Amino acid sequence: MVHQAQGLLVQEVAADGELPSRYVLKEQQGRPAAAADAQRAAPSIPTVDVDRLADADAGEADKLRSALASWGLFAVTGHGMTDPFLDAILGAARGFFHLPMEAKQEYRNVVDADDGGRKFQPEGYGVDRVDTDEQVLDWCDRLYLQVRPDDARQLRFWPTHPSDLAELLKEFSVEGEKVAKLVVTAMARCLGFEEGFFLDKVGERMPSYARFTYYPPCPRPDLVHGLKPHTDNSVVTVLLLDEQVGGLQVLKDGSWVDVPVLGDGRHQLLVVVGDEMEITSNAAFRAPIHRVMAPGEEAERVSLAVFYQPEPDRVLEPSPELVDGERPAMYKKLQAKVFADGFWDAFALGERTIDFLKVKVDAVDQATAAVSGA
Ligand SMILES: O=C(O)CCC(=O)C(=O)O
Ligand SMILES: [Fe+2]
Repeated sequence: MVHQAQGLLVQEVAADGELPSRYVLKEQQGRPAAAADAQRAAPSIPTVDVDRLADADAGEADKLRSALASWGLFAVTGHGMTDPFLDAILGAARGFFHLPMEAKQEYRNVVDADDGGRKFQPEGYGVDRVDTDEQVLDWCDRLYLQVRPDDARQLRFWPTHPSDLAELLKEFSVEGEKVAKLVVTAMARCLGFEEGFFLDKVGERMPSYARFTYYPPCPRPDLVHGLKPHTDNSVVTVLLLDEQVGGLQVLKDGSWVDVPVLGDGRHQLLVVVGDEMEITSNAAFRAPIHRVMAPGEEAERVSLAVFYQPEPDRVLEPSPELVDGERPAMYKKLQAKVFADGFWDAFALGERTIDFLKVKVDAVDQATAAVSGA
């Protein structure tokens, strides 16, 4: 059974110019406007040159260490993807979302179920999962696709229009994977480990999922979440932002901080630390909570996130090398697939997967482990 609101695309709601109550946050639910003042004097986000990281440049490694410690995300340069290429992929994404609704129907994420009804499934085009009447819905539609490994692609969800979208996405995910691996390698070095330390644990094959998100014009961006506060379901995420319309905010030291657009048509590419890295590193690196504000009435916004995940059969746990009496394991062991699947349940509730699946070791357990040397 699928919730009746599952079938409603935000793009269609936006076309009516109304703001139905399903999208409106209650005052105590952290409306975006309430945080607006806190960001004014905020410092700009750090930048790391991944090309220099690849050369094991010590100064760049220091920048990475500091970016990870204070932000958990950073802008990347030296990734080799050109502005025209990044422009083309976001352009193709806009082209897809602007297709007539009939043309997008065949990629819908609500499909026929075995019981004769309809069911939601993560891949495809539509809105995020709706479980209950109480759930406040985000002001965005998305297209979600598994990109790697190649043989796991469900091509029936891959749009054939715009005709270059699929090829551009494949190329982006390959280039993004290089960035992700360089960063994960450098993160191992930051902690004094061999380069393959994290990659060996999560698996070289790193399945990846792409999420194109479309935020339609919104009559009251102060009352809704474009995308609700969350941490990512990934080891690391490579995130390409709309080059004209801002909206991404990261929670830093208790305040929401804007990630600004660069201007002049330049494209901002970010790396975001995800939950699976937080667990594997025993919180040496933390996944930042971030959200997106909906655009105003005159604007729309697109983004492309590619989530690089651990191989599903891997055990997800704090690396034993990062656990000792002084720093006991902060998370319980579980299968990577269980964690990745739990993300969808948690996200619908607006919770972190780590909290929803009760992966955190509580203080009492930690004290016992420290005493027993476990
Ligand atoms: O649209 C954005 O800028 C961010 C999207 C995001 O956080 C995500 O897809 O996980
Ligand atoms: Fe995210």
